[in-house]
Amino acid sequence: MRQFNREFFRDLWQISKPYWTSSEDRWLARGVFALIIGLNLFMVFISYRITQWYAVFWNAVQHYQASAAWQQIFVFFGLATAYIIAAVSQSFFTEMIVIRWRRWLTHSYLDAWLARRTYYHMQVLGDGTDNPDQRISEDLASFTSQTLNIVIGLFSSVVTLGTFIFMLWELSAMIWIPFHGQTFSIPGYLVWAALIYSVFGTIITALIGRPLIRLNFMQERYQADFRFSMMRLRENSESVALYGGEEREGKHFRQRFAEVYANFWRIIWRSMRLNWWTSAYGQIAIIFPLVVCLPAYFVNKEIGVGGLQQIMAAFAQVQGALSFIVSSYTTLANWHAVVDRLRFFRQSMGEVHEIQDKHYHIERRDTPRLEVTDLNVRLPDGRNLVNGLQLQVAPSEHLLIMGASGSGKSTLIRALAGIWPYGDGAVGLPAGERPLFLPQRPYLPMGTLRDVLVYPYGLEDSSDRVLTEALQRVGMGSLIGQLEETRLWSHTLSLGEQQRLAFARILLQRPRWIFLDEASSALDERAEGELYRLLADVLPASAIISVGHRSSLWRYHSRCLRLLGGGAWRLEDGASGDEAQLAFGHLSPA
Ligand SMILES: Nc1ncnc2c1ncn2[C@@H]1O[C@H](COP(=O)(O)OP(=O)(O)OP(=O)(O)O)[C@@H](O)[C@H]1O
Repeated sequence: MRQFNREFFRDLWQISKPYWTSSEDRWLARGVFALIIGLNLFMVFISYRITQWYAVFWNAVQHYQASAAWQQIFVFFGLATAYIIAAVSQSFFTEMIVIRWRRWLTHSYLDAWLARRTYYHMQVLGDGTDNPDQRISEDLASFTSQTLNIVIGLFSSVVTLGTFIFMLWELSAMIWIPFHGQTFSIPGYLVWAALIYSVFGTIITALIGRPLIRLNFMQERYQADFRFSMMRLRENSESVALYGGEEREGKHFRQRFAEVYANFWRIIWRSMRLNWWTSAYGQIAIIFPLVVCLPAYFVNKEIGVGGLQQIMAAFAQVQGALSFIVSSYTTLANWHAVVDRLRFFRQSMGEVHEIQDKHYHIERRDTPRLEVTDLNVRLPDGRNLVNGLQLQVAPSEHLLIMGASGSGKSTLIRALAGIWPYGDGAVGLPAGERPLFLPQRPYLPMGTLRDVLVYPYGLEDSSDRVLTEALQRVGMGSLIGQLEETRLWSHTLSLGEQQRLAFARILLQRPRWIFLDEASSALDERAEGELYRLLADVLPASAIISVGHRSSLWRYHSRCLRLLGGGAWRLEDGASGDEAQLAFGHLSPA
């Protein structure tokens, strides 16, 4: 695991820079940040005044000056009130920037993840990034709040240090160290003592706490993997239940959780060691300044209780500031882990884009019909699935793609859709038209049935009448009246019903180019036939390119592209003209 080195700060800057230098929020963010810094300076000033107050107050107490002591009590109220107002405001403004920065970063990461179908390619390419959802939902939240709090904390420490070192240096002049019956003074004695104490503490803490960086990183990953494995069960609950796979799933969950458990123990042990040290360090810090100046107190009677109190307060400020890293080591370790994960995520998205740039050689053209020229479709390992495909499909033509399982039919459809990166050649379609690609398992988004039907672009006319008619036509009349109902549709509807809904979408969106990848495979032949006839009936000018295994599909297509394996292919004329006529002959008029 890397340290807080140049590379880390470069990553940090790369993630932070856009918001602070080029976002629309930058001026507000900078203004509020300046305000936070101002409030911080004010708080350090008040702390300085309070430290001086100690001397005045305790000297008044020591010399039994009641009115002066009471007066100082009022002074303290004033100082404390000012400090509280500044501290609360500082915290409010910090939170304000944290949430605004997080909103901006979240939008920007979401855009990058969705752009150029990165989310899909990260999965297809077997990219190593674990749980992108967690990177966006949790890591960005931690990143913004930790970064601001650490930066502000660091600033505050430096200013406190600057202020109180000066005071402590002056106070050091009062310290006369008795030695063999004589006394002598060391310039800046108290400053050196605070410095040695803090540096020693910081080094020991760093040594003990360093492994926590990696352990925290791994913990996040194990937790996310554990959660994800259960999410998969939820999504595939029916299949698992039918297979009776509970035991296997249970074993898998336990394995995943065992990783969480084992790593957590490592964190506990390591944290315990760190806690031993930081607690001892914190306790000794209370007594250390006393030990350092008590001998002088008894020799130099001028110091007084007030002087001693002031020294202790100033020493505590200096030591606290110097020990910023000590007290926040765990935060720093977490922060490092968060920055690392975000860097990996950004890097992976970048790599996907690079692969896209390197491998996307399939040219997209604007042609009046579907024109495939010299298309080679490959696998990531270079194997050819389709070699030099030449194909033209006119609007209103119906083409069937067949071939043995694994011959590359779905991959060819992906290449035609422009989401498969490996290959070259050209694919032409009329520009400005939105072809519709339907997979075997249609995606039904979360939301109302209306949302499901108009997914993804919405419709010009999404009135109840239009949606109801489409439902009726695809044989889903039973859902009429549930348009505003929100359900997990993909869980409650059978695959065949889901496929019918997908056909309803086609009727509603009326695309001119329809690609169906085994989109009716869950329906019986009769229902499949009805839906194909419906499409031909309602959308006679649309081209249909289907992938399917059933020979019965032949009837609804005029040509067939057969993938023969190893890149070979053959174009066949469809069912005999008579048969096709027969199939379409009994369509009811539009
Ligand atoms: N992301 C991927 N990485 C590597 N190989 C892949 C990837 N996607 C698909 N393949 C391989 O490409 C080949 C063709 O897959 P494809 O899904 O296109 O076949 P298919 O003809 O549609 O099969 P089926 O009829 O079973 O649906 C298969 O051998 C498959 O394992």
